[in-house]
Amino acid sequence: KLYEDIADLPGLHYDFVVVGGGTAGNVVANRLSEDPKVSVLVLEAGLSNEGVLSSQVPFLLSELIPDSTYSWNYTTIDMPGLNGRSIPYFRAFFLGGCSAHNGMVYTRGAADDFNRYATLSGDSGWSWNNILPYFLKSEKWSAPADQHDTQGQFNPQIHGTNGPISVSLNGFSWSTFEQNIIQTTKQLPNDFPFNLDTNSGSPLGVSWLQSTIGGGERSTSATGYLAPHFINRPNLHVLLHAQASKLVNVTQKAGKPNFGGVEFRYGNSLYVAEASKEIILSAGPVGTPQILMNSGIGDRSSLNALGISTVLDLPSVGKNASDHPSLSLMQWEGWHSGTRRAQVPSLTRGVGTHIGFSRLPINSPAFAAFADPSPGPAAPHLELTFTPGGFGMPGANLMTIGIAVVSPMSRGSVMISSSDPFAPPLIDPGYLSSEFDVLALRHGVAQAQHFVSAPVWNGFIGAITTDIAGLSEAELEGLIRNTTGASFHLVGTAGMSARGARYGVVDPDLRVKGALGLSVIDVSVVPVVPAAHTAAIAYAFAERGADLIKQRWS
Ligand SMILES: Cc1cc2nc3c(=O)[nH]c(=O)nc-3n(C[C@H](O)[C@H](O)[C@H](O)COP(=O)(O)OP(=O)(O)OC[C@H]3O[C@@H](n4cnc5c(N)ncnc54)[C@H](O)[C@@H]3O)c2cc1C
Repeated sequence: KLYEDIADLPGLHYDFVVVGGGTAGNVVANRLSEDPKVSVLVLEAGLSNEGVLSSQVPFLLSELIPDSTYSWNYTTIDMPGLNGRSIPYFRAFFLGGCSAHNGMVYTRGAADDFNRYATLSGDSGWSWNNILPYFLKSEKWSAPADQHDTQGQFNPQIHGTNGPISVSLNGFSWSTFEQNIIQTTKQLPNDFPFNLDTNSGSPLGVSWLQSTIGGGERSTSATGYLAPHFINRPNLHVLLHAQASKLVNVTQKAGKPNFGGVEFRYGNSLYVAEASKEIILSAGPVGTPQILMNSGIGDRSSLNALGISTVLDLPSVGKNASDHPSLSLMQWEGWHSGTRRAQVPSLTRGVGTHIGFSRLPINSPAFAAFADPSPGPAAPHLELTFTPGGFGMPGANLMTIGIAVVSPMSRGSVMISSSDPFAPPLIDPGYLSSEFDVLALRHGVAQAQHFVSAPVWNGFIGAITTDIAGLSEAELEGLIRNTTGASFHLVGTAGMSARGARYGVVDPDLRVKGALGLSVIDVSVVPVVPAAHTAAIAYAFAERGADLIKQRWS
């Protein structure tokens, strides 16, 4: 049951307490409460998702994301890699978490990403072959809203049909634009080959975009995993407006701290929710490390400096953050014929119709200075997204090729600045702190120009909106550093490593190293950012994480 008022909550003692009703947290709550003998409480700091039209209607995305009502309203620290700029860093503040306000792009990443996770964690359960069933378990492949013929636009064999999260191809047609993209894969097949399905584990090439949309509506962890028949389970309680501050009720068991309670703020009062079996932190890559550090779990010297006594010395908490730097610089004036524009419904949400992934060439200057950060030869360095409009600006008379480095070398962090558990954390995605990522973006700029050099674009697009042709190398680098923005795909701040490793925050079973009664299940455990937008991986990791919890308590 969903509770808005704590006075209605029947009690504060549960088997499991999940902190954060976001993308991953609701999966965990759903799967654990499948057993009617088990009681589960979800503490969500934010608001209800009920009736939030801008979240339900995909087209309203550009209104939703900047809406301060549904956001934690964070900004990053000043980042040297972005010439000292601080930028907004969106995190959702309502049930469903970022799945309820993200760009809905559905991508899983490269098989090599997951095989690297298996190697780093020493657990083959995280390999591509073993994690794929969890992607399928969370997914319900759905017909697009316009019911168009989707043959040749995806591979039905690699999609789930019974999961809570709807995934579909675009439900609107930008027919001429779409034909041009596909025609480019024919005119420049070596550089931009067509890939039937970007989610096969082999994402290289240009594919039709898939989104977490069903029947024209956004599908989220709240609409899917907390659908009425789940949220009405008597053993599942979800409390809104409940912001966790820290872990309490710490006892010693077998020489290890055992965590038994979560302190949270509701209104102006503090409460404690008790978990007899486990606490699961699912507060996302910003919230989770913050709660850990508030609780004295982190780097001893940093905690000491803030006057927080150390319960567990885990120096990796909040460190090793990785994210995709993103550039929306490459825009061209729209096509000349006004009649063509009038033919197509202006229903794109400004995210695009196709997605492409590519590698840097072997002779790239990036490899002269840096070892290849990608997880393997079939994994991309760059993502290109193709949008008939401005990125995030539906209806604009532009064409945009968005560029992101999906195998970044830069690393950042999420740290606390105060012993006040409610003070905003210091978010540093570390964008462009490594020159590798600048070199990769430069190559992306060249690739975008090459894409529109295919003959099919002749007469279709006009001038580029930012004339980069006359820029020196230094000027282009300056422009990149001045315009790069966030993808919001932060991971790694409570990273998974092998059992016994001297770094990392959680073991391969997602339990916090050296602790009892405490797990982390959200994207903060993903050790390195995958070559993908990260919601699908949040679902898949949470599905397996829930299975691991069930196994140890069965
Ligand atoms: C603007 C934006 C666009 C994006 N676009 C895409 C996209 O198109 N495709 C894609 O795949 N990915 C996208 N992502 C990334 C993706 O959505 C996230 O990586 C993923 O949803 C994170 O899941 P999570 O469960 O780790 O965290 P979240 O979904 O953020 O869940 C964390 C939850 O915990 C709650 N919480 C935090 N702190 C506390 C606390 N102290 N107490 C109680 N509750 C707390 C939060 O309110 C939130 O509900 C985007 C992200 C953003 C922000």
